Amino acid sequence: MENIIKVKGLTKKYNNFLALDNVSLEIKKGRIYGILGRNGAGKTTIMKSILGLTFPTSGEIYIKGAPIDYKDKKQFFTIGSMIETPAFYSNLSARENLELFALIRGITQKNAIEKALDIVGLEINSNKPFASFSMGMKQRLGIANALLHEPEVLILDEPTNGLDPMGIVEVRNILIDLCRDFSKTILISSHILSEIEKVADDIAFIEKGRVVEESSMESIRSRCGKYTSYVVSDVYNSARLLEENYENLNYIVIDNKEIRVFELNDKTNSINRLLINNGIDVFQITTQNESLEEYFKKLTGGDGK
Ligand SMILES: Nc1ncnc2c1ncn2[C@@H]1O[C@H](COP(=O)(O)OP(=O)(O)OP(=O)(O)O)[C@@H](O)[C@H]1O
Repeated sequence: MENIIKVKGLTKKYNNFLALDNVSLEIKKGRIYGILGRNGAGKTTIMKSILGLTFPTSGEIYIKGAPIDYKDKKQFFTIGSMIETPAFYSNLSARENLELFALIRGITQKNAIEKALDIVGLEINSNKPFASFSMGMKQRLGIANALLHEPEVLILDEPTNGLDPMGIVEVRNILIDLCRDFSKTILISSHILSEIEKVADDIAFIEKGRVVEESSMESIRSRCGKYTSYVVSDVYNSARLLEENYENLNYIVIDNKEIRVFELNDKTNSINRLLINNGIDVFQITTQNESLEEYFKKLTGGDGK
């Protein structure tokens, strides 16, 4: 599949602070790419680097196969963006705001404003001033503004930040429609896994400026394996017994009661017998599917927030 944006070995230092460390991403045409990471992980810095709003310390960025040239502003016509909360004139309506931005940006296509507002579901004839918009409407106007020049790619930084549940669903549906019906490629960021997983086709998980994992959601889901959970009287000795009796067994200790074993072949009976024969009480055995949250928690060894 064709890459529309490629980032290779991107590094960004602020004085001695390494905000991005050798980040590589491949954003494929016609798909939604989600950057997932905690606050401060480096998501905005990646987006700003692609947009020429900040300059990387080293690394390469390609837009439609051509190396990015920060002096050649035409390259950026390919992209529409919304970084941080969109700023609009509070006394103007959605249409009036977009008319102003279209004028400033030299956009002359006749129905550009109508089309953009229609896509995001805002009334073209409404006189409602921006000041009285809900957060969701503000965010949707921001997306419409990014769409005005009909870019192939949209870069949206935390587009669902601060929205109520209905607002989140609305933005999510707009993104899916843009991708499916208007063939846009979309790069979005979020610190909330459940939001990214519902829209993204591909995902990069960023932690402290590094890509911990880049993969398609399909592949991640298929890797979220089955596990068997053992609630036992002594996790420490249970773990020791597993180590001694099984080679390369994939397991984790959850807390002082539970061990999870990820297994391809069913070893439940033999593990149960091993534990009981060694004087360990097994209170409960259940087989479950690992959630995405658990999958990412394992990747970072952290609390998964
Ligand atoms: N202009 C700057 N000068 C110094 N440090 C910066 C600057 N911009 C960002 N940083 C630092 O770089 C790191 C990455 O910031 P970035 O904004 O890319 O993170 P983020 O993942 O987008 O998080 P958030 O969701 O909080 O914006 C943070 O530790 C931030 O404090």
